[in-house]
Amino acid sequence: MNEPHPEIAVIGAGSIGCFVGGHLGMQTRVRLVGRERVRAVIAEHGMRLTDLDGGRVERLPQDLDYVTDITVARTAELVLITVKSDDTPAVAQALAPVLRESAVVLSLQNGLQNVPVLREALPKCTVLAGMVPFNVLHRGHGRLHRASAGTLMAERHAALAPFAATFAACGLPLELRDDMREVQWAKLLLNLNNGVNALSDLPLREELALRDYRRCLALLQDEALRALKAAGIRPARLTPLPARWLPTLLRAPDAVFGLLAQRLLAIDPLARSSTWEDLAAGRRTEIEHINGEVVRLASRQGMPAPANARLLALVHEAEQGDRRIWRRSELWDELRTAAESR
Ligand SMILES: NC(=O)C1=CN([C@@H]2O[C@H](COP(=O)(O)OP(=O)(O)OC[C@H]3O[C@@H](n4cnc5c(N)ncnc54)[C@H](OP(=O)(O)O)[C@@H]3O)[C@@H](O)[C@H]2O)C=CC1
Ligand SMILES: CC(C)(CO)C(=O)C(=O)O
Repeated sequence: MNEPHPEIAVIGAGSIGCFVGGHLGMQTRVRLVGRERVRAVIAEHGMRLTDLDGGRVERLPQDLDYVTDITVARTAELVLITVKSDDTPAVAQALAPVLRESAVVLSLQNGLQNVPVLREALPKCTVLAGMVPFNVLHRGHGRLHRASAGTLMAERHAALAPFAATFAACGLPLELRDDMREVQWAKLLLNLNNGVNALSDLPLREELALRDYRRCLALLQDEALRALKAAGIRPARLTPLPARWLPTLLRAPDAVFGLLAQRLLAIDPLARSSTWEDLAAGRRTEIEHINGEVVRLASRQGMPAPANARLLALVHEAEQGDRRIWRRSELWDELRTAAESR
């Protein structure tokens, strides 16, 4: 067993990194590594971590260790990776000369390529996949709000055992899984809503309450589910209904969906997808790691995924400055036309 208070480093402390690291820091030493602009906010305001179940944790600036220098990770026993997926290669390269061989590296990112990229750059460390099911809303001034529910998941591995108690003690228990690839695909199926949400320019709850947007998501999921089936991948069950039934639920009329999908709709009224947040901040999104992953999987199976390809193109246009708002019927017509023209 490791000592009872393992040192943890969080690399890329933004919304997820500050929320998870801010909680873990109540139990053990946590070094948050990120950008100067975030460091300055935390140094001024500390952190207020809240959640939709009424939880509230206040962290004072002097109790937080936020730095911009990644080499502080050299003493960490557990390293959480919370950068956006496009930043993983750079972070992996920067960590390679820094980390101890015994370090456990846990990716808390969306997408499927982060763990392979980290494993290649850090062959001596134990690199494991994790999954964050909930949304974290960044409200400014160090305020981070868990805006939906769910339990953190991580790949079952003996090397994680010494850290499990720390996660549990701060109210973020890890559900250990033997099927992380299937979990990641199931999460990706849900993340297919990220681009729809970003283009709608609506909070998640309002967007998901509108059938035409849900039809868009159902179409994107249909293509992904077909490709997954052809590839022999069975997505894990993360929702009350199995993933393969979600498109049918999504296509239900608004009133029926509202009744049947209460758990899915248990989201803070202000929450939006991380893709929306990226576009709003003028950043590149992770869309290549979401819909792009579906397009590539389908293509490997010799299948088309035209609605995903179209959505991908629309989000790329938005990244390049074309921030038009896609009303529900417009987006539905656009994706349906793309799907029918193949
Ligand atoms: N936000 C959410 O609700 C959810 C997010 N996720 C996933 O979690 C991951 C993290 O997302 P999120 O927390 O929203 O992302 P954020 O953009 O809020 O945080 C990532 C931070 O890492 C910083 N960063 C990038 N490169 C480096 C580097 N080399 N060194 C130090 N810091 C760096 C970024 O700075 P800069 O912006 O300057 O690049 C940013 O501040 C993503 O994969 C996302 O899909 C999963 C579930 C929910
Ligand atoms: C939690 C969820 C699904 C919220 O949209 C997400 O993963 C994201 O925003 O990237």
